[in-house]
Amino acid sequence: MIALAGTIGAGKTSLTKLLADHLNSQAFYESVDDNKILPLFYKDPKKYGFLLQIYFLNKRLDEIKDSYSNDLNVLDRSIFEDALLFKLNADMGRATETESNIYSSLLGNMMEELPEQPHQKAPNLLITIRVSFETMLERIKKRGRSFEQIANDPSLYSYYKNLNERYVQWYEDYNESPKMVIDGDKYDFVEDPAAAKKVLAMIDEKLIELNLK
Ligand SMILES: Nc1ncnc2c1ncn2[C@@H]1O[C@H](COP(=O)(O)OP(=O)(O)OP(=O)(O)O)[C@@H](O)[C@H]1O
Repeated sequence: MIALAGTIGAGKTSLTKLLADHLNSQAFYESVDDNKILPLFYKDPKKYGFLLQIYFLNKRLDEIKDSYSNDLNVLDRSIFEDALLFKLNADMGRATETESNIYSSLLGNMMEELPEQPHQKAPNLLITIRVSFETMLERIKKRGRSFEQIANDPSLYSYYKNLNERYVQWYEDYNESPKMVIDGDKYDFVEDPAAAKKVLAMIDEKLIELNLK
């Protein structure tokens, strides 16, 4: 399968739909609106940080298993990014050392590849959408989910800034599968059909190089 990656508001959900339609494959989304824990987490991250991560791990593994059947199915977020978000939260004191250790061990256990399994769990390709901090803030504001708004909670500014910065190193270090970056500032694939065409062509080229298309 193909997994999308990128910071909050990068455009993962939109590109997932665009790409799955283009490839005639299935899109797998994690619904934010149905997530009962997320608003609780934003209100009290220390209390709900660990629970939220366990919730996400569980959901992502479900998605991975459901999307197995086709190498071109598209997931709107990779499981490996959750570890980045959890690490950021742990570094901010929102998880204990024991919670961090249990999380890492659980993730390793869940993602361990077994010789007799029908398909690898790691994606065939990871596509990261990179956007500047300014774009990230604009998109979060434009989308308007109340619990994500800096206007309601000014401490989110540094959380978002830190997260956006960490994505750069995260992508450099990522080695679970082939990978590519899309410049989300340069190519506004949501508003501009020409940019969308260009992005799909770049992805097609990569898929052909990997013998997936
Ligand atoms: N592992 C995680 N830990 C903490 N918060 C998370 C985690 N995964 C997602 N979130 C939160 O869930 C919400 C949705 O995040 P996500 O980036 O997946 O979707 P999105 O913002 O709709 O992105 P896009 O615009 O790229 O589709 C955000 O508020 C984000 O902070």
